[in-house]
Formats: sequence, structure tokens, C-alpha cells
Amino acid sequence: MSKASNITWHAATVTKADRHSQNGHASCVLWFTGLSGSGKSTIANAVSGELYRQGISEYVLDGDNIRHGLNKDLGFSDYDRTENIRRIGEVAKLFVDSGTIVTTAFISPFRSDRDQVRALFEEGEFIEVFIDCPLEQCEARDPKKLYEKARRGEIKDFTGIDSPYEAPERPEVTIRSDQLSVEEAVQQILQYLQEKNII
Ligand SMILES: Nc1ncnc2c1ncn2[C@@H]1O[C@H](COP(=O)(O)OS(=O)(=O)O)[C@@H](OP(=O)(O)O)[C@H]1O
Ligand SMILES: Nc1ncnc2c1ncn2[C@@H]1O[C@H](COP(=O)(O)OP(=O)(O)O)[C@@H](O)[C@H]1O
Repeated sequence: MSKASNITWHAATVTKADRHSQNGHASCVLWFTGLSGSGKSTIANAVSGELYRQGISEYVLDGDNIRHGLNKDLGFSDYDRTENIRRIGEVAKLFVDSGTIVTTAFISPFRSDRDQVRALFEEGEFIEVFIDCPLEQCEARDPKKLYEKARRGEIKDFTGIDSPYEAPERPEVTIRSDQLSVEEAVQQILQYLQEKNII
């Protein structure tokens, strides 16, 4: 529900289809979801690097970075996580409208929040990429030592420890990051984009 009244939607002169034809590729959101330490940022940046190398218009929206700016008023309660994902979904939609392949790297632990974002997009534009890695492996990696802190009780509501993670039921792509190298993960995602004629 919008709070403002008397606002009118302006149709753009240059359309998404115009941008696709100028760019020579379509746009979409690669919506990564997975536990902290599963590899979302690492793989998202590797995908971005490869797309960039191929001259494709791309951008990464990363959890930690967005929480320093746009979403710095939000914490990790269920309510704040839902609002975090809602805003990122709207931002991602703008990127897709601009003709960009945008990769989002957020835990996005709640299925209903991800489904709400999916509903913002046209068929085929929202590509859910499950970065699937067992909790034990994420905890062994612990790149930011956050699991250690969560186990000591120094961080509350930590995903996988004392806050839930709802794995996707039918993701478009599943990456077993405990079994694949980063390069293999990138290839799997690029192959999907090629099969769907996005790039
Ligand atoms: N309580 C708690 N639970 C989970 N994660 C935490 C928490 N506190 C801080 N962090 C750090 O914040 C990153 C997750 O932010 P997200 O915006 O991706 O989270 S969410 O989608 O709103 O659940 C997450 O980054 P990643 O490790 O890249 O996933 C953590 O570094
Ligand atoms: N196959 C892999 N894919 C992704 N990351 C991996 C892989 N193998 C080891 N790692 C390491 O795991 C860690 C994942 O951290 P990060 O990308 O920040 O995850 P997230 O963004 O999901 O929290 C990094 O230190 C990365 O080098």
C-alpha cells in the first residue's frame, strides 16, 4: 500500500526492450540466496567479472554494502530482514529495467520474501540461485568469524544458529559450493543464461 496519493506513473520514452536491443543482450536478476559464508559474494563477484569481460552490462548488489547505505536503518529482526529484501527487490527491478544483469547477494532467508520479489518481475526475469552449502562447511569457512561470535552468544538472531534459513524449493539454479570450484560455479550460471538466451 502506498502512503502517498496524487502520484502518477510516467511511461518512459526509452523502453527496456530498446535497451536490450542496444546492449545486444536481455536483462534479469540473478537472485543469490544462501547461508552466511556459503559463497554468495565470492561467486557473485566472479560472475560479474566474467560478464564484464564479455562486454555485458552487469552490477552486483551485495548484502554488507547495501547495509552500509540504503538499508543502514535496518537490523536483523525478521521484520527488518523482510524490509531489507523488499527494498533490494525494488532496486533490482530498476536495474533490470535499465537493461542490466543484476546479481544480488543477500541471505534472504525467508521464502515468502523471495517469492514477493519474484512477483515484481516478468516471467523468466527472476532467476533464483541457491548457493547451497552445509552449515558445517559455512561454519568451518567462517570468513568473517561471525559464526564464532554467534556460538559465543555475542551475535543474536544469526542465520542458521538462532534465526531460520528457508531453502528454496524450486530454484532455477542450485550451486553446491562445497563441491564446485568458484570457476565451475560461474560456468554453471553462465550456461543457464546462455540456454535461456539472456546472453
Ligand atoms: N544476525 C545476523 N544474521 C546473519 N548475518 C548477519 C547477522 N549479523 C551480521 N550479519 C552480516 O550481515 C550479512 C547478511 O546481510 P543480508 O542483508 O544478506 O541479510 S538478510 O538477507 O537480510 O537476512 C552477512 O553477510 P554474508 O556473510 O555475506 O551473508 C553477515 O556478514
Ligand atoms: N567453491 C566455493 N565457492 C564460493 N566460496 C568458496 C568456495 N570455496 C571456498 N570458498 C570460500 O568461502 C568463503 C565464502 O565467503 P563469502 O563469499 O563472503 O560468502 P557469503 O557472501 O555467502 O557470506 C570465501 O572465503 C571463499 O573464498
